[in-house]
Amino acid sequence: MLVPTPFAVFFGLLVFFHCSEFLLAAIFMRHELGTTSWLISKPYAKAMGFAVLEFWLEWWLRPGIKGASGGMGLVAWVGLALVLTGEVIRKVGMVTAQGNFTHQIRRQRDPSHQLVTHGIYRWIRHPGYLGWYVWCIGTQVLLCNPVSALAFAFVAWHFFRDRIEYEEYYLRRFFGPAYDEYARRTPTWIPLIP
Ligand SMILES: C[S@@+](CC[C@H](N)C(=O)[O-])C[C@H]1O[C@@H](n2cnc3c(N)ncnc32)[C@H](O)[C@@H]1O
Repeated sequence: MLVPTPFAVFFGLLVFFHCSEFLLAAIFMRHELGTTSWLISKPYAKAMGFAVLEFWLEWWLRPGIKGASGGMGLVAWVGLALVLTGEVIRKVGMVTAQGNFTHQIRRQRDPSHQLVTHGIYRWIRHPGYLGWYVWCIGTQVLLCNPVSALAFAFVAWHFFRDRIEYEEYYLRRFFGPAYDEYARRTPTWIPLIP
């Protein structure tokens, strides 16, 4: 029987994530479709490159820390659960917001842009960011990468904190008190970002 290794599972999920982002951009964000729709920026590619390097270095030097004899150990299963949870939260957010969800943050009000407060947005203010945050930490737990798991949690947290602040500045300009009221009653669920 073919036993899936954490690295093969990670690689498959990584390919799925980026292909599905491009596909949803092709459906809902045609006006901004391009190479950036794959969501592979230089810093992101470097972070993933570092994670892959960590995985193989530890595999070579200390295979014991990678868990059960090459297969999926308990930690890897927890990581897989996090990746799938994050993927579902993000993609449900994208499908709920449809054309209101853009990969590039809008800085000009588009007449068709509506404030989305229904579905998953009723419970989570930024499902796309919460989902991606959980997803990226999950990928490192899946690989049993202690250094990258901590680094991803720290760096991605700062990235999303700054991005949310910037994005909400424009959302408040576009939607005024309606956005204030929405933000007041709807948490992000990202630690320390109310
Ligand atoms: C990358 S999407 C992320 C959306 C949201 N922050 C999330 O995490 O699900 C960024 C775009 O979504 C728009 N956006 C964010 N929240 C929104 C909402 N509740 N209703 C409508 N548009 C929203 C912003 O104006 C921005 O152009």
